[in-house]
Amino acid sequence: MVWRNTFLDPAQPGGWALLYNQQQFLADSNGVLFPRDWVKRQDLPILGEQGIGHFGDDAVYLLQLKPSATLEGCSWQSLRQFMLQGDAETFRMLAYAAQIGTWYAEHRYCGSCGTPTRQLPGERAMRCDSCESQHYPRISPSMIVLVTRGDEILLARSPRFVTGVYSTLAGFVEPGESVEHCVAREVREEVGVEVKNLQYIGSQGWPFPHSLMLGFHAEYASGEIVMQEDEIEDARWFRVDDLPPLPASRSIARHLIDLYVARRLGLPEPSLP
Ligand SMILES: NC(=O)C1=CN([C@@H]2O[C@H](COP(=O)(O)OP(=O)(O)OC[C@H]3O[C@@H](n4cnc5c(N)ncnc54)[C@H](O)[C@@H]3O)[C@@H](O)[C@H]2O)C=CC1
Ligand SMILES: [Mg+2]
Ligand SMILES: [Zn+2]
Repeated sequence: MVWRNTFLDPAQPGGWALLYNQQQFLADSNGVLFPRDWVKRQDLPILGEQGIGHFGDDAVYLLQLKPSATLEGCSWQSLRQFMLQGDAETFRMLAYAAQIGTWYAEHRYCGSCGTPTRQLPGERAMRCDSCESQHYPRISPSMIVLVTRGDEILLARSPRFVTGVYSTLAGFVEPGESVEHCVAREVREEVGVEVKNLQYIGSQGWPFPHSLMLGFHAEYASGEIVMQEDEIEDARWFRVDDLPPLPASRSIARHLIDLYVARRLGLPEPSLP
């Protein structure tokens, strides 16, 4: 089943409903999609509703619930769980839904004047009629880079990672800088190393909560590893044939590593997740 996001008018009846709050979806043994007209007859605290796209031929709507919402036989399941275990199209749908949900939850009032906003018909935007301003879903560009030195790659651990896992370096692009500048700055800040010969590999939308990852390979140029306090717990060079536990296979972090390893070892190249 293929997921395609589109703008659907929530005034239309029918379709499926996703029940969402704060990076979680209500699910039962059949999954996350519930008959929408049935859902509306339940006594659920609905904050808002968006028509977000089609899963196969079926219309899908996102119902934003209060955190207190419960439905018999259902439990809240995290988006991260679906990233780790769900099928690819379901994860794509939930990733989009979660970002629309986050944006809606954060723009119910105007950030300039505090007036309640309203959903614009026909467009994915929240409008403040008092300021005449519109607020679209927010995306945060971030770079992610694998630093390489021949048969070695530089991987690091954040204190937030699962025990033992090492990954590539990542960070948010700051206002006014280019992505290339961001790569050099973040690598310098996090591990004290200079890089050269950046190669853009590809991108990935990352819904935790709204990053767009721009992925690179970069060659080591100079410097010794100096770890950034608080952000980096450990950083070191690993040989491509002797790697630690790595991030989830659906992440671009993993792709950057797998791709480089495949190139060094002469194996078939993986495709972008
Ligand atoms: N898909 C993938 O393979 C991976 C994705 N990521 C994502 O990359 C992003 C950046 O990675 P980090 O190393 O955590 O970033 P980072 O190195 O810039 O540091 C994180 C810090 O940035 C600040 N921050 C939070 N949200 C921000 C925003 N929207 N704009 C600017 N600063 C913000 C906070 O102080 C936070 O503690 C995150 O969204 C993370 O989930 C990170 C690694 C792998
Ligand atoms: Mg970082
Ligand atoms: Zn306003």
